[in-house]
Amino acid sequence: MIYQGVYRRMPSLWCRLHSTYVKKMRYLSELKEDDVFCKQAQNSGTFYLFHNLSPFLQKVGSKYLAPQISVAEIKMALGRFKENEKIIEDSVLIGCSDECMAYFALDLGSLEKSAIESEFKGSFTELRKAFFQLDGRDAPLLSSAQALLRWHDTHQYCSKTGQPIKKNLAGSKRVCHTNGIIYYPQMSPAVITLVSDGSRCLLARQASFPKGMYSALAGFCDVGETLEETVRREVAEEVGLEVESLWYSASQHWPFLNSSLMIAYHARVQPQQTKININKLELEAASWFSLEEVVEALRRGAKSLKQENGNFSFYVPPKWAIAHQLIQEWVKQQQSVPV
Ligand SMILES: NC(=O)c1ccc[n+]([C@@H]2O[C@H](COP(=O)([O-])OP(=O)(O)OC[C@H]3O[C@@H](n4cnc5c(N)ncnc54)[C@H](O)[C@@H]3O)[C@@H](O)[C@H]2O)c1
Ligand SMILES: [Mg+2]
Repeated sequence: MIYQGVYRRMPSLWCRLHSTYVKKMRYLSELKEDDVFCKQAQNSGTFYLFHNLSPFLQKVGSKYLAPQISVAEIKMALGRFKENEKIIEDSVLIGCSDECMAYFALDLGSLEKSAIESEFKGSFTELRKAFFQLDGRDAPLLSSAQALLRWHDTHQYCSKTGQPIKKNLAGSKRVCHTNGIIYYPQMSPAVITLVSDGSRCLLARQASFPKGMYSALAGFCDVGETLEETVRREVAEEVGLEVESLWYSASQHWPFLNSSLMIAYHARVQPQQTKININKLELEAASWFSLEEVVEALRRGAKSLKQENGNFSFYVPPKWAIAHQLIQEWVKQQQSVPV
């Protein structure tokens, strides 16, 4: 790599020559490649704490914040708990500030949870519970941090030799020193599709969803499939409809239950072929919803109200979920269509 080491030799020249974004990306790339450099960054970086994969959060009003804790504070606490400072090397690199101060995530699952909570004045909260109340920057950061920590926790041995595999300091890979095999963190590609017939959109729910919540159709990619093939297959499998056309919207890392890369699409079916045939093994219910119903659901937020006819009104996933963004896009697009 041509830039290897330049940042360290001539930091001021480096900063003048590059935009903040380029500077940050190249800095992070060097940290992933060089354990010695990464060690220095650990000694001046800040840490997001986890306990058995639950992030350490502080509740401020109805919001959750993820505090950054300095390495000095962590060392002091480890000293008090009589824990070896070497545990810091188990952390994983998750980003850096505009000034290139590295952020790490560290799981302190080997220490007593309540002792750390009172030391740093907050609590370890299940990510699923806090995700939708997190600050804008914290949600994606904690989502990738948890995914990386989980991957390292569950990938300790080489699947070929059975020998322990060693994490590099940044946590961007693990290596089997017996045969040189390099393991990189994995995530599963999954598509999420908002199907429309031109005037209505199709939303569905799994039995495991919170009561009243409906979302777009989702499904994991099979080996060998293109994303477009996954969209067509999942729509056919789950609701028995054939997609006529589709177009890409956006993507999102999704930490639940395991690490997925959600790739979001809009899809159209022919207006005369809209009869839903649910796969009961995967879905509890699926229905077509009008623009008015969807707009009302977005306005209401995460509440399921009992209607006069005894049925519950539905709601859609919160704004951090890419399903929400697909639904918002569909509404905008419907509202811009001349009647
Ligand atoms: N971010 C969002 O807005 C949003 C909305 C809805 C769903 N999702 C996520 O989309 C993902 C896929 O949705 P789904 O559950 O309907 O998928 P799905 O329809 O493919 O059904 C899940 C089943 O697929 C099988 N499967 C195949 N490959 C798998 C893999 N790599 N990992 C786990 N299971 C695999 C398992 O049998 C599993 O029970 C889930 O992780 C879900 O949480 C995200
Ligand atoms: Mg599905």
